[in-house]
Amino acid sequence: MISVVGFPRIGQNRELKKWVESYLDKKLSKEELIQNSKNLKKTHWQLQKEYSVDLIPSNDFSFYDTFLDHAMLVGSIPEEYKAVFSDDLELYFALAKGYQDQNIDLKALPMKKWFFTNYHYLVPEITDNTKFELSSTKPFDEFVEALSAGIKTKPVIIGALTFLKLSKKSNVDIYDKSFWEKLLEVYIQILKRFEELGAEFVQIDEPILVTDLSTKDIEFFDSFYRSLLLHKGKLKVILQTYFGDVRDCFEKIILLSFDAIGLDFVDGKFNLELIKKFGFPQEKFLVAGVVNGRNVFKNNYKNTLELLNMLSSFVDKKNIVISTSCSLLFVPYSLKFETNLDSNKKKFLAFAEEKLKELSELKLLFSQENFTTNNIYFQNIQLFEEMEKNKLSDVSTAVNNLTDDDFERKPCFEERIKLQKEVLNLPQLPTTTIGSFPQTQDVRSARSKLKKGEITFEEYESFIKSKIERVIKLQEEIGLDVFVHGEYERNDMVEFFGENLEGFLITQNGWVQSYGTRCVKPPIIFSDIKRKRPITVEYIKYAQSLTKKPVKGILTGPVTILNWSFVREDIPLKNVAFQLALAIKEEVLELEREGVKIIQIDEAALIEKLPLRRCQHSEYLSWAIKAFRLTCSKVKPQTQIHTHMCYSNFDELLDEIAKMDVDVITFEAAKSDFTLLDSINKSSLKAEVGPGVFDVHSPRIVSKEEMKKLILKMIEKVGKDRLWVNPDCGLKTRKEEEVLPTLQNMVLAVWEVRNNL
Ligand code: MET
Ligand SMILES: [Zn+2]
Repeated sequence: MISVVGFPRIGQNRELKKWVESYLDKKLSKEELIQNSKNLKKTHWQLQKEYSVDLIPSNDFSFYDTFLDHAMLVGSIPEEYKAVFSDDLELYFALAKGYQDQNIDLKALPMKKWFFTNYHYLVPEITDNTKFELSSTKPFDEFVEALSAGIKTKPVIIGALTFLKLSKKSNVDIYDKSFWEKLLEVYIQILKRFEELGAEFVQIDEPILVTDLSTKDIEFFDSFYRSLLLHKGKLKVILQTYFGDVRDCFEKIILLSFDAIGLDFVDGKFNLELIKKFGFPQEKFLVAGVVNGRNVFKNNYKNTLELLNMLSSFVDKKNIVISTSCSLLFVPYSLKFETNLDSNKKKFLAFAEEKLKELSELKLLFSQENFTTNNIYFQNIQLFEEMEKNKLSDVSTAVNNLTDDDFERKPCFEERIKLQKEVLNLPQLPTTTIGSFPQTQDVRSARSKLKKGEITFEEYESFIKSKIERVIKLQEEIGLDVFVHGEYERNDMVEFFGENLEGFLITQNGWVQSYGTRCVKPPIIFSDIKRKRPITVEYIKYAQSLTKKPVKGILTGPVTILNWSFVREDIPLKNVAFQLALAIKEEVLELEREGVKIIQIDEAALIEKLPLRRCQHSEYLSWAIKAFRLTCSKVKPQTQIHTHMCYSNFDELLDEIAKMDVDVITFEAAKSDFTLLDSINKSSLKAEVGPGVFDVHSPRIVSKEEMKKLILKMIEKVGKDRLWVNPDCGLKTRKEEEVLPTLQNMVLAVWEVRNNL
């Protein structure tokens, strides 16, 4: 059999994004949105059927986020939201994006990164008031939809442990049986309903099992599922894990009466060892995740068939299900739109649709005794031989010649910050933004005209300059202290650098969902990386020429470029990171030579890719932090180095972040109850800090009073001398009418606070 853990839902041309956005702008009715989405889902199911996928997922679709869908399903939604909306979809989007009218002001749920991916999920809150009850019909409706299209799907739901652990909890002990019994009831009802509807398989996703588990977690898992599985009736229940290995609980989970266990053999190489050591129950299916759901390179059939054959000495061959390693949500839809990619490079790639083909080819080969004589197999072998021949120069000479001194910034922070204060002469609580300003329609249309050749590069440049002039003026009017140039030249903070550095492939339509309706188009790192020319210098210089206030030079850091690109699997990440770092370093030094006094090197994704298991942290951090340090170790002490980080759990990592040795760090914090500020106090971090005072992902206009309160609280926690005031991330996804008033309120709030210092 073949299984797909999940399929991209945004549509091959990001149709869903456009529909949801028009619905939110009141340009598309609820009925139209629902009907369009039904058609889209059907297309995706049918496509999978064409490639003879046996276990086709449903309920992997979502208007915004499947974690929020699940919170709605089990009824874990705050009462104050429920009270306001009679319409479920309005309630749903209020939770996703916040809601404001004359009388009501509701915040959006906070967002966090989904494990080590760049997908963000919405974080529900579970309190002692949460009453779990079956509260939506979405998964059942989707199952019936597919059924009426002639496809019996495998519904996917998020498992209880993953749901509870990734939600925010207040005043509850999730391990207390009297607390979770209610949730168990809901899961029982869900299974019953699927059985009634005639489902054969149900997939329960428990990716949390690949993280470090406590005894309590394992005990909870064991008793919860022991009880739940008593009610599975005729259903076959798949326990699906992904993103790593299940070393902490393998022995336990194989004893439970799941009918199938899904293991990731791409990110969880150790799963094979677990099977070798403990065996695998004869009566169960093994859903073998062998086709990488997180990268765009072709599958190596030789390696995969070796693995499958190895597995077949522990598991009956007919019980081995060939599967994606995780949902295909993390790769673009199809290569068929990539008409501009060099065919010599394109042949090494596989997006979601091509991965469906790989699954069916692997199934065929696995069923044949003499697969090595099959032409499909032979061609794949040849391809990988060719890939091997044009391998990157494993460690390029420059990387090879690095010494300890290349990673060391001198003098120490205390001496640097003194010099910087003299040069910059900023007021207390300096105000700034993170870099990007709203990417208005005119910016997007100019970029698309440039792409189509309808305007010249000179015309495009002069348009960008006019946007810079305007944003400088806006910042003057608002009264900010440290300016930005607005990042109008960047389609995306990573893709832009990919386009301007040598070594990357840029796709036309390689969109991947990042959160809600937001998609990114990660570039593909294919060969050695070099800086061909200055990348940002002209824009920053121009912005600085228009004002006396300091303008920050803003660059994307090497680890973030690496983590938000697709990277070849045959060279160590560390080497690619150092190559990127050397390229960014050249840009940093050129900005400095041009008189830029503050340089911000964004590392939004440095923490995101932290390995899920603690025992692997130090290896990753050691090279990731070194790569960052390499970019700015040789700047003058007077040049102030900032970094920006967002949407991860930093609390326990501050001592590591301190090793980046920056002068100022801005990050997301307002939504996480300031635990981060307490952690900062306890950590060895010396840098000045700018915890975001408003959530840029919500269109909500934040009042001066609300921010003033926050700022006072922040001063209480970290003191007035090391505090910056700024939003929690870039403003590019917002509309000007949303952010300009909020920025104005932010500055006014700071002025009032300053007056009373
Ligand atoms: C996701 S972090 C974004 C940082 C970038 N400088 C911006 O303002 O958009
Ligand atoms: Zn950010």
